[in-house]
Amino acid sequence: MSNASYRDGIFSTPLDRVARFSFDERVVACFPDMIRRSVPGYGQILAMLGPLARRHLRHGGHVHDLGCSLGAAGLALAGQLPPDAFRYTGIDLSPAMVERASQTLREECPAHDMTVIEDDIRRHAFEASGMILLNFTLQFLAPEDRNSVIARLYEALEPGGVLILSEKIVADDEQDNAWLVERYHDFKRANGYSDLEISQKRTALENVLVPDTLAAHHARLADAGFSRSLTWFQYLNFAAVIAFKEA
Ligand SMILES: Nc1ncnc2c1ncn2[C@@H]1O[C@H](C[S@+](CC[C@H]([NH3+])C(=O)[O-])CC(=O)[O-])[C@@H](O)[C@H]1O
Ligand SMILES: O=C(O)C(=O)Cc1ccccc1
Repeated sequence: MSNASYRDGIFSTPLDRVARFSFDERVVACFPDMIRRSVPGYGQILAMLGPLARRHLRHGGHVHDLGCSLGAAGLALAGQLPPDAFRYTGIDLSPAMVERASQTLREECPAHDMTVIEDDIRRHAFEASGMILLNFTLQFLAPEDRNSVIARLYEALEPGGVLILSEKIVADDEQDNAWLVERYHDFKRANGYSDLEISQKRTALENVLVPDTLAAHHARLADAGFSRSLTWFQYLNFAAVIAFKEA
């Protein structure tokens, strides 16, 4: 497959029937543009992964990136840390994503130890890990699958390990939530999306991307055994959390 990247125009023309959003070839072809224009703070979150690994990952530790898409988190880490600092395994369910992520990481960071595997994180047998990334992936799992995945990640983490969880969130208060969603749509408009694109994408994501509250995330992490979790980043209705497994 070619490594070319295109501008996201998937929802730009009126569709008779808006299909459920899926990570197919068309999305893969414009994914870097889509995620940067659609996720407030995406670049800032990736830019912090190196510093977080420097602080919390032992030298040569194993990083798992679940729902790695095109491997952007792996690329960010490889750009910030030397090859002997870490080993990276990305896992994604979409064959189109995995094919392209493998090619990109092979070409862009040949000196680093980077692997990409096609698998379902609801079933994957995780190896021991020092740092697990769930960057905008848990939100795509059915709500009933989320507790068991987080519990298994806790088990896979070594003592002293960390989970970095980034998600679209919903506010507890209905009025606050409506305000955040309106400002999020302003953010998308400012990034060149039309009202039609915003509304058709919203339809496509219904029942596909189901956000939790920050309180629900922290409660789930505590239930799974994490001794501490805190929100270290929020931009509108998008947030990033770090959860610590006791050393
Ligand atoms: N059960 C599953 N198992 C494995 N992968 C899955 C599953 N369900 C969905 N995915 C994968 O999770 C990814 C979510 S995108 C992550 C961005 C990336 N982390 C980034 O830092 O650029 C987020 C977004 O597009 O908003 C897609 O590649 C899916 O194929
Ligand atoms: O675009 C949206 O409306 C989102 O909520 C974020 C997003 C980004 C990329 C794929 C799916 C959802």
